[in-house]
Amino acid sequence: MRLDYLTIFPDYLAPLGLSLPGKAVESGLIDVHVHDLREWTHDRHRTVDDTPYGGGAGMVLKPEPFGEAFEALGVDEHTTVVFTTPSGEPFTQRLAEELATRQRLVFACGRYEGIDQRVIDHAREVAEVREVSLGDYVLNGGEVAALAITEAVVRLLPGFMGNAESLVEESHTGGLLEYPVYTKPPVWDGREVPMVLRSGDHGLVAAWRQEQARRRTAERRPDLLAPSALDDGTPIERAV
Ligand SMILES: CC(C)N1CCN(Cc2ccc(Cn3ccc4ccc(-c5n[nH]c(N)c5C#N)cc43)cc2)CC1
Repeated sequence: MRLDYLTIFPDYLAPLGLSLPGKAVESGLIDVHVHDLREWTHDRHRTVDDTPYGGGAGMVLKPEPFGEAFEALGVDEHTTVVFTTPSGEPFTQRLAEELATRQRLVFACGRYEGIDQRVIDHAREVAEVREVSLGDYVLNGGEVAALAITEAVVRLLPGFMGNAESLVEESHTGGLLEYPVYTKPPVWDGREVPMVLRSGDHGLVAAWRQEQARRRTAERRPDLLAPSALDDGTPIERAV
């Protein structure tokens, strides 16, 4: 998978060379290219933004640099352009799984009040476009979201996670939150690891973990337990 990032703050994406994505780069599983949007400006001040038509606070990122960048990067029908934006569709594990099937992602990271709408409209004519939000809180730009989405996607690529078993286990959580995990020492801070986890009885361990996951989900995310959330789409036979 090739990943390109368009940003006016390329240093913000330096973490892409570290931890999980770094290993994927070294192994050749992903090919990462961070681009400074100012590369596609031509004035002395390397201008990327201007005041919003219709008035209002702040600045808007100009369309021309993005248009020239898409052209230079060969954005085409084989590319998925991800615009991170507060007004995007919520980023979910399901969307991560979908993006992990793509051969090429180009992240367009906005700043200020956002990117001129015509950039998105143009991109939709030449590539697949997803406008994605990390969540219902306000960031100052799209780079953090691009990093988070990248990590969630790259870890799903076949052959990436050192312990593929953990990916398989994750997919079997049945939509519940993760159970508590423990490691050595058996006692720390006067706190003992639950004996069931040291019993060697895999059946008991599995049951305990399922119960812990359900209890944690009920406490923190009751919405995940709501009937619609657990609905697999099977039509309910209604009494006539
Ligand atoms: C004046 C008044 C009526 N406006 C009303 C609407 N507000 C919306 C607004 C707010 C902040 C920003 C800053 N910003 C620039 C590019 C950019 C990309 C992603 C995100 C972002 N924030 N939160 C997420 N989950 C994101 C993601 N993914 C934020 C970004 C851009 C836009 C702006 C203020």
